[in-house]
Amino acid sequence: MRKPDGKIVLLGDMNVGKTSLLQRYMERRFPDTVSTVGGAFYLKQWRSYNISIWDTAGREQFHGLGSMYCRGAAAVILTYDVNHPQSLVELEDRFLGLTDTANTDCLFAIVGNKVDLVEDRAAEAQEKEGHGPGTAGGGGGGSPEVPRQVRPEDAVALYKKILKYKMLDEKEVPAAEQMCFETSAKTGYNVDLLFETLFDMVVPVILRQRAQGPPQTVDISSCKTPRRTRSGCCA
Ligand SMILES: Nc1nc2c(ncn2[C@@H]2O[C@H](COP(=O)(O)OP(=O)(O)OP(=O)(O)O)[C@@H](O)[C@H]2O)c(=O)[nH]1
Ligand SMILES: [Mg+2]
Repeated sequence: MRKPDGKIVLLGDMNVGKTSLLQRYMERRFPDTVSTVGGAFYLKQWRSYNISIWDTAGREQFHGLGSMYCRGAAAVILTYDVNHPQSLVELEDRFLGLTDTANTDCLFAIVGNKVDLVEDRAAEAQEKEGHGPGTAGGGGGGSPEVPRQVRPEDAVALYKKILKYKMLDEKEVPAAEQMCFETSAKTGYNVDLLFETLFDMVVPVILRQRAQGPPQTVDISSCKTPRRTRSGCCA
Protein backbone atom coordinates (compact mmCIF):
# COMPACT_ATOMS: atom_id res chain seq x y z
CA MET A 1 0.00 0.00 0.00
CA ARG A 2 1.32 3.45 -0.91
CA LYS A 3 2.08 5.71 2.02
CA PRO A 4 -0.57 8.46 2.38
CA ASP A 5 0.54 11.86 1.08
CA GLY A 6 -1.48 13.76 3.67
CA LYS A 7 -3.57 13.20 6.74
CA ILE A 8 -6.88 14.66 7.94
CA VAL A 9 -8.13 13.96 11.47
CA LEU A 10 -11.66 14.20 12.86
CA LEU A 11 -11.81 15.26 16.50
CA GLY A 12 -14.70 16.06 18.80
CA ASP A 13 -16.80 14.89 21.72
CA MET A 14 -18.53 11.51 21.73
CA ASN A 15 -21.82 11.29 19.88
CA VAL A 16 -21.36 14.43 17.75
CA GLY A 17 -21.34 12.30 14.57
CA LYS A 18 -17.69 11.98 13.46
CA THR A 19 -18.03 8.36 12.35
CA SER A 20 -21.37 9.09 10.68
CA LEU A 21 -19.88 12.00 8.70
CA LEU A 22 -17.02 9.88 7.47
CA GLN A 23 -19.31 6.99 6.54
CA ARG A 24 -21.71 9.32 4.79
CA TYR A 25 -18.85 10.66 2.69
CA MET A 26 -16.96 7.43 2.02
CA GLU A 27 -19.81 4.93 1.81
CA ARG A 28 -22.67 7.27 0.82
CA ARG A 29 -24.93 6.01 3.60
CA PHE A 30 -26.01 6.71 7.17
CA PRO A 31 -25.67 3.41 9.01
CA ASP A 32 -26.14 2.73 12.71
CA THR A 33 -22.86 3.39 14.47
CA VAL A 34 -21.28 2.22 17.67
CA SER A 35 -19.14 4.52 19.75
CA THR A 36 -15.61 4.43 18.31
CA VAL A 37 -12.87 2.64 20.19
CA GLY A 38 -9.39 4.07 19.59
CA GLY A 39 -9.38 5.21 15.96
CA ALA A 40 -9.74 4.04 12.39
CA PHE A 41 -8.92 5.47 9.02
CA TYR A 42 -10.10 5.56 5.43
CA LEU A 43 -7.90 6.21 2.43
CA LYS A 44 -9.22 8.58 -0.18
CA GLN A 45 -7.61 9.16 -3.53
CA TRP A 46 -7.97 12.81 -4.46
CA ARG A 47 -6.49 13.73 -7.83
CA SER A 48 -3.12 11.94 -7.77
CA TYR A 49 -2.81 12.09 -3.99
CA ASN A 50 -3.62 9.58 -1.27
CA ILE A 51 -5.21 11.20 1.74
CA SER A 52 -5.86 9.32 4.97
CA ILE A 53 -8.87 10.46 6.99
CA TRP A 54 -8.74 9.44 10.64
CA ASP A 55 -11.82 8.93 12.76
CA THR A 56 -11.07 9.18 16.47
CA ALA A 57 -12.94 8.26 19.65
CA GLY A 58 -14.61 11.13 21.49
CA ARG A 59 -14.92 9.20 24.73
CA GLU A 60 -12.86 10.60 27.58
CA GLN A 61 -11.11 7.27 28.20
CA PHE A 62 -9.43 7.47 24.76
CA HIS A 63 -8.44 11.09 25.10
CA GLY A 64 -4.74 10.35 25.43
CA LEU A 65 -4.65 8.89 21.91
CA GLY A 66 -5.83 12.09 20.26
CA SER A 67 -2.46 13.81 20.02
CA MET A 68 -0.95 10.65 18.55
CA TYR A 69 -3.54 10.62 15.78
CA CYS A 70 -2.94 14.32 15.10
CA ARG A 71 0.81 13.89 14.59
CA GLY A 72 1.74 15.36 11.21
CA ALA A 73 -1.88 16.16 10.29
CA ALA A 74 -2.39 18.53 7.37
CA ALA A 75 -5.94 19.33 8.50
CA VAL A 76 -8.10 18.77 11.56
CA ILE A 77 -11.89 18.72 11.51
CA LEU A 78 -13.15 19.88 14.90
CA THR A 79 -16.68 18.53 15.14
CA TYR A 80 -19.52 19.56 17.45
CA ASP A 81 -23.27 18.98 17.60
CA VAL A 82 -25.26 22.15 16.80
CA ASN A 83 -27.86 21.03 19.36
CA HIS A 84 -25.36 20.71 22.23
CA PRO A 85 -23.45 23.87 23.11
CA GLN A 86 -21.20 21.95 25.49
CA SER A 87 -19.78 20.00 22.53
CA LEU A 88 -18.48 23.29 21.09
CA VAL A 89 -17.00 24.29 24.46
CA GLU A 90 -15.26 20.90 24.65
CA LEU A 91 -13.48 21.58 21.35
CA GLU A 92 -11.66 24.47 22.93
CA ASP A 93 -11.20 22.96 26.40
CA ARG A 94 -10.35 19.37 25.58
CA PHE A 95 -9.50 18.89 21.92
CA LEU A 96 -7.59 21.92 20.70
CA GLY A 97 -4.53 21.05 22.80
CA LEU A 98 -4.35 17.66 21.07
CA THR A 99 -3.54 19.39 17.78
CA ASP A 100 -0.15 20.62 19.01
CA THR A 101 1.41 17.63 17.24
CA ALA A 102 -0.14 18.53 13.87
CA ASN A 103 1.84 20.24 11.08
CA THR A 104 2.71 23.86 11.71
CA ASP A 105 0.64 24.82 8.65
CA CYS A 106 -2.25 22.54 9.63
CA LEU A 107 -5.68 23.75 8.49
CA PHE A 108 -8.64 23.81 10.87
CA ALA A 109 -12.27 23.26 9.95
CA ILE A 110 -15.05 23.64 12.50
CA VAL A 111 -18.07 21.52 11.79
CA GLY A 112 -21.48 21.74 13.44
CA ASN A 113 -23.23 18.45 12.70
CA LYS A 114 -26.85 17.24 13.10
CA VAL A 115 -28.26 20.39 11.57
CA ASP A 116 -31.24 18.29 10.39
CA LEU A 117 -32.46 18.20 14.00
CA VAL A 118 -32.64 22.01 14.04
CA GLU A 119 -34.84 21.81 10.96
CA ASP A 120 -36.98 19.13 12.62
CA ARG A 121 -37.53 21.38 15.61
CA ALA A 122 -38.41 24.25 13.32
CA ALA A 123 -41.01 22.06 11.60
CA GLU A 124 -42.41 21.00 15.00
CA ALA A 125 -42.62 24.62 16.11
CA GLN A 126 -44.37 25.48 12.85
CA GLU A 127 -46.91 22.74 13.38
CA LYS A 128 -47.56 23.92 16.93
CA GLU A 129 -48.22 27.38 15.56
CA GLY A 130 -50.91 25.85 13.41
CA HIS A 131 -49.08 25.87 10.06
CA GLY A 132 -49.14 22.33 8.69
CA PRO A 133 -46.42 21.16 6.36
CA GLY A 134 -48.82 21.77 3.44
CA THR A 135 -48.66 25.49 4.09
CA ALA A 136 -44.88 25.64 3.85
CA GLY A 137 -43.66 28.47 1.65
CA GLY A 138 -47.08 30.05 1.84
CA GLY A 139 -45.77 33.30 3.23
CA GLY A 140 -47.84 34.65 6.11
CA GLY A 141 -45.82 34.96 9.31
CA GLY A 142 -42.71 33.29 7.81
CA SER A 143 -40.65 30.68 9.68
CA PRO A 144 -41.03 30.63 13.42
CA GLU A 145 -37.93 31.23 15.49
CA VAL A 146 -35.79 28.07 15.38
CA PRO A 147 -34.76 26.97 18.87
CA ARG A 148 -31.13 26.85 17.77
CA GLN A 149 -28.57 25.85 20.38
CA VAL A 150 -25.30 26.85 18.73
CA ARG A 151 -25.22 29.74 16.27
CA PRO A 152 -22.81 29.80 13.30
CA GLU A 153 -21.22 32.93 14.82
CA ASP A 154 -20.16 30.86 17.84
CA ALA A 155 -18.17 28.56 15.56
CA VAL A 156 -16.60 31.55 13.79
CA ALA A 157 -15.58 32.95 17.21
CA LEU A 158 -13.92 29.62 18.05
CA TYR A 159 -12.07 29.63 14.73
CA LYS A 160 -10.65 33.05 15.56
CA LYS A 161 -9.60 31.83 19.02
CA ILE A 162 -7.80 28.92 17.38
CA LEU A 163 -5.84 31.28 15.16
CA LYS A 164 -4.77 33.21 18.25
CA TYR A 165 -3.83 30.02 20.08
CA LYS A 166 -1.75 28.90 17.09
CA MET A 167 -0.35 32.43 16.66
CA LEU A 168 -1.50 32.46 13.03
CA ASP A 169 -2.11 35.64 11.09
CA GLU A 170 -5.74 35.88 9.93
CA LYS A 171 -4.56 37.21 6.56
CA GLU A 172 -2.43 34.16 5.88
CA VAL A 173 -4.99 31.44 6.53
CA PRO A 174 -8.40 30.67 5.00
CA ALA A 175 -11.18 32.96 6.28
CA ALA A 176 -13.45 31.73 9.08
CA GLU A 177 -16.46 31.73 6.73
CA GLN A 178 -14.65 29.27 4.47
CA MET A 179 -13.70 26.93 7.32
CA CYS A 180 -16.89 26.76 9.41
CA PHE A 181 -19.51 24.32 8.14
CA GLU A 182 -22.87 23.06 9.26
CA THR A 183 -23.58 19.51 8.17
CA SER A 184 -25.95 16.61 8.50
CA ALA A 185 -24.53 13.14 8.22
CA LYS A 186 -28.14 11.95 8.20
CA THR A 187 -29.28 13.84 5.09
CA GLY A 188 -25.82 14.35 3.58
CA TYR A 189 -26.18 18.14 3.74
CA ASN A 190 -22.80 19.85 3.13
CA VAL A 191 -20.86 16.62 3.72
CA ASP A 192 -19.23 16.45 0.26
CA LEU A 193 -18.58 20.19 0.41
CA LEU A 194 -16.76 19.81 3.73
CA PHE A 195 -14.43 17.00 2.72
CA GLU A 196 -13.77 18.17 -0.82
CA THR A 197 -13.05 21.75 0.22
CA LEU A 198 -10.49 20.36 2.64
CA PHE A 199 -8.93 18.00 0.09
CA ASP A 200 -8.42 20.89 -2.30
CA MET A 201 -6.82 22.93 0.49
CA VAL A 202 -4.62 20.10 1.68
CA VAL A 203 -3.05 19.44 -1.75
CA PRO A 204 -0.98 22.67 -1.75
CA VAL A 205 0.13 21.85 1.82
CA ILE A 206 1.35 18.44 0.61
CA LEU A 207 3.19 20.05 -2.31
CA ARG A 208 4.80 22.60 -0.01
CA GLN A 209 5.94 19.88 2.36
CA ARG A 210 7.40 17.88 -0.52
CA ALA A 211 9.30 20.90 -1.79
CA GLN A 212 10.75 21.47 1.69
CA GLY A 213 11.66 17.80 2.07
CA PRO A 214 11.12 15.73 5.17
CA PRO A 215 11.99 17.93 8.14
CA GLN A 216 13.97 15.65 10.42
CA THR A 217 15.60 13.21 8.03
CA VAL A 218 19.29 12.48 8.16
CA ASP A 219 20.81 11.64 4.77
CA ILE A 220 23.00 8.70 5.74
CA SER A 221 24.55 8.48 2.26
CA SER A 222 26.28 11.81 2.93
CA CYS A 223 27.78 10.59 6.24
CA LYS A 224 31.37 9.36 6.20
CA THR A 225 31.83 5.72 7.20
CA PRO A 226 33.07 5.88 10.79
CA ARG A 227 36.53 4.54 11.54
CA ARG A 228 36.43 1.68 14.02
CA THR A 229 38.70 1.90 17.02
CA ARG A 230 40.19 -1.08 18.69
CA SER A 231 37.61 -0.96 21.45
CA GLY A 232 34.86 -1.28 18.84
CA CYS A 233 33.59 2.31 19.29
CA CYS A 234 33.33 4.78 16.44
CA ALA A 235 35.92 7.56 16.25
N1 LIG B 1 -30.12 13.33 13.41
C1 LIG B 1 -28.83 13.08 13.22
N2 LIG B 1 -28.20 12.13 13.94
C2 LIG B 1 -26.89 11.92 13.70
C3 LIG B 1 -26.15 12.68 12.76
N3 LIG B 1 -24.87 12.25 12.78
C4 LIG B 1 -24.81 11.26 13.67
N4 LIG B 1 -26.03 11.06 14.24
C5 LIG B 1 -26.36 10.07 15.28
O1 LIG B 1 -25.62 10.39 16.45
C6 LIG B 1 -25.17 9.21 17.12
C7 LIG B 1 -23.65 9.24 17.26
O2 LIG B 1 -23.03 9.24 15.98
P1 LIG B 1 -21.52 8.77 15.78
O3 LIG B 1 -21.18 9.04 14.37
O4 LIG B 1 -21.33 7.38 16.27
O5 LIG B 1 -20.78 9.77 16.77
P2 LIG B 1 -19.20 9.88 17.06
O6 LIG B 1 -18.86 11.32 17.10
O7 LIG B 1 -18.46 9.05 16.09
O8 LIG B 1 -19.09 9.29 18.53
P3 LIG B 1 -17.78 8.59 19.22
O9 LIG B 1 -17.32 7.53 18.29
O10 LIG B 1 -18.31 8.02 20.52
O11 LIG B 1 -16.77 9.64 19.46
C8 LIG B 1 -25.65 8.04 16.27
O12 LIG B 1 -26.87 7.58 16.83
C9 LIG B 1 -25.92 8.65 14.90
O13 LIG B 1 -26.92 7.97 14.17
C10 LIG B 1 -26.85 13.69 12.02
O14 LIG B 1 -26.30 14.41 11.18
N5 LIG B 1 -28.18 13.86 12.30
MG1 LIG C 1 -17.26 7.41 16.30
